[in-house]
Amino acid sequence: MIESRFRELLDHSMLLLKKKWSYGILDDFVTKQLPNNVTWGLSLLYAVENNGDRAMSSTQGELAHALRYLASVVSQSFFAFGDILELHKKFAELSGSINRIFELEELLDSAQSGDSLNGKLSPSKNSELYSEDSISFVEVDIITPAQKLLARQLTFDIGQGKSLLLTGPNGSGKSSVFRVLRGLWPIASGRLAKPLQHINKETGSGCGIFYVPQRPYTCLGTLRDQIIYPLSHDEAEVMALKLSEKGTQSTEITNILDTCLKNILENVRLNYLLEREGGWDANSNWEDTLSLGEQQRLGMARLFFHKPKFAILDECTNATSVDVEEQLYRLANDMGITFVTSSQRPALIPFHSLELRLIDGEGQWELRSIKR
Ligand SMILES: Nc1ncnc2c1ncn2[C@@H]1O[C@H](COP(=O)(O)OP(=O)(O)OP(=O)(O)O)[C@@H](O)[C@H]1O
Repeated sequence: MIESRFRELLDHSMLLLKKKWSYGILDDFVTKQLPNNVTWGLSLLYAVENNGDRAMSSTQGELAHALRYLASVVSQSFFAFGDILELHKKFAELSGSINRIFELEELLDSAQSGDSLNGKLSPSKNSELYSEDSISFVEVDIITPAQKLLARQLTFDIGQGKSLLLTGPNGSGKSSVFRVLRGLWPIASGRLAKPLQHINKETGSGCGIFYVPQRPYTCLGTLRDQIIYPLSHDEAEVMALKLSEKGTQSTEITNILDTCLKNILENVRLNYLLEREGGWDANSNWEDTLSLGEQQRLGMARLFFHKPKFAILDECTNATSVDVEEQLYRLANDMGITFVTSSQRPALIPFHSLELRLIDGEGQWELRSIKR
């Protein structure tokens, strides 16, 4: 069975090679050899028809110029013809890419509608539950796609106001716990309950969980877009209007949004960006313009704008100085955001109520409470 399939594959590859070979010869002939021959042919025809009259009346330079002109016109025409021959290749490549985009769209649609794709991509429905005010893991095994067990029967419960610090050596599985929490990795066993992630665009109320990853990201767009992402400008304006205190006199909604964003930018100590970049509508390649620390502070600004109940902070401030980091955490605390932090910095311990330590990346873990 395997041998016959292998032979089929081999025959197909041979056929493909032969076709490529003959196509290469044809292509070479059309674009390289044929133009020369046609040029000479045309020159000869012209010379024969005019009995060499022009050769009598023109200088050698003029004749060479005319020949060069003819050669370039003919070869350009053949190149154009060669391009037409190439078109089918480009169409084939394009259709392959379009197919992939459609497949991706289908996968995204089914992931959004909660369908299980062969039971692999999304966790089973009874292993992931909704909980409004807490995140809880009940006997969840954290397993990599390569089937390595990182944490066995992980069990903890984070209520509002009880932030958790996740520690452990490099590669012990801290980010992997977040991947499971985020739904990127399926839950092999146990149960996970968490609030919904989505932002209520109509009421403008903040989301349940907001993730700030280890590697900061920027989006295409203005300085304003960097903070309101993933909301559009209009959605952010509605959200800012709802968040602003009642009785606000300002008639300009955009002003409310920009004032709110300016406060946030001051809090993360990035207010100088407004002046330096030329205002909220400044457009730039932010990934190149901003330093890593600035991008991380921008990530925190995004978090403060969305003001979620829970923030998942995966070493997302490790490029900022300790005093800035402490200020960011103090601020998150004051805003009533409960955070689950992965960090190696002892300075962050006082901001948390619980510590979950992944001991060896082989399944062992321990949970302890932190005295504040
Ligand atoms: N997609 C993947 N497929 C297979 N193994 C993976 C995958 N992603 C991570 N791992 C492995 O899982 C283990 C835990 O990785 P993880 O990123 O969770 O570690 P970490 O504790 O966050 O490390 P660090 O402190 O360096 O950020 C590592 O050994 C890593 O190589």
